[in-house]
Amino acid sequence: MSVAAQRIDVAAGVLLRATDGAFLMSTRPTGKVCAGCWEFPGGKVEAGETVEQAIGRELHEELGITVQQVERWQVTEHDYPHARVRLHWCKVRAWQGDFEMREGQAMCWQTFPLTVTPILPGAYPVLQLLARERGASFSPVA
Ligand SMILES: Nc1nc2c([nH]c(=O)n2[C@@H]2O[C@H](COP(=O)(O)OP(=O)(O)OP(=O)(O)O)[C@@H](O)[C@H]2O)c(=O)[nH]1
Repeated sequence: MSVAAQRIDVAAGVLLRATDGAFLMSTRPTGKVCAGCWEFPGGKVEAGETVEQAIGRELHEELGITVQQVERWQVTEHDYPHARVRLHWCKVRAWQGDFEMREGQAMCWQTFPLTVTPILPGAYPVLQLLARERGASFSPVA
């Protein structure tokens, strides 16, 4: 298999706010592919790391929080021109600490219908699942 064809494992966290079930989305920082697009916080799983460890590390690096509970949820795949990713989605319901946008990103708590755009296409399937769980719908804007 060529390097270009290899899938990159990514851990992404769906932080759920206890009070109203809103979920956190953040923008991709300047300098990354698709900068400014809204996504779920997370990043690549490093060699030797579990998905749970990767979520803990990424959410601490990006948002400054300490994750206390991680629930593996779904696995989806997406092909971009620059990368083929396998996304390991986890629900995160408990964390400690105040949010600090350590990479200069923006963050926003969301419910359906979403108010943020554009959204990273790799997040569409999980937004559709999340919407279905809540009896709502999510349709990506073409
Ligand atoms: N964090 C995150 N990544 C996503 C989502 N959806 C999606 O397709 N991806 C893809 O997953 C990959 C994540 O890589 P990344 O560049 O953010 O990871 P990282 O923070 O470890 O980056 P770096 O080590 O290159 O700085 C990107 O190709 C991104 O396009 C999502 O909702 N959240």
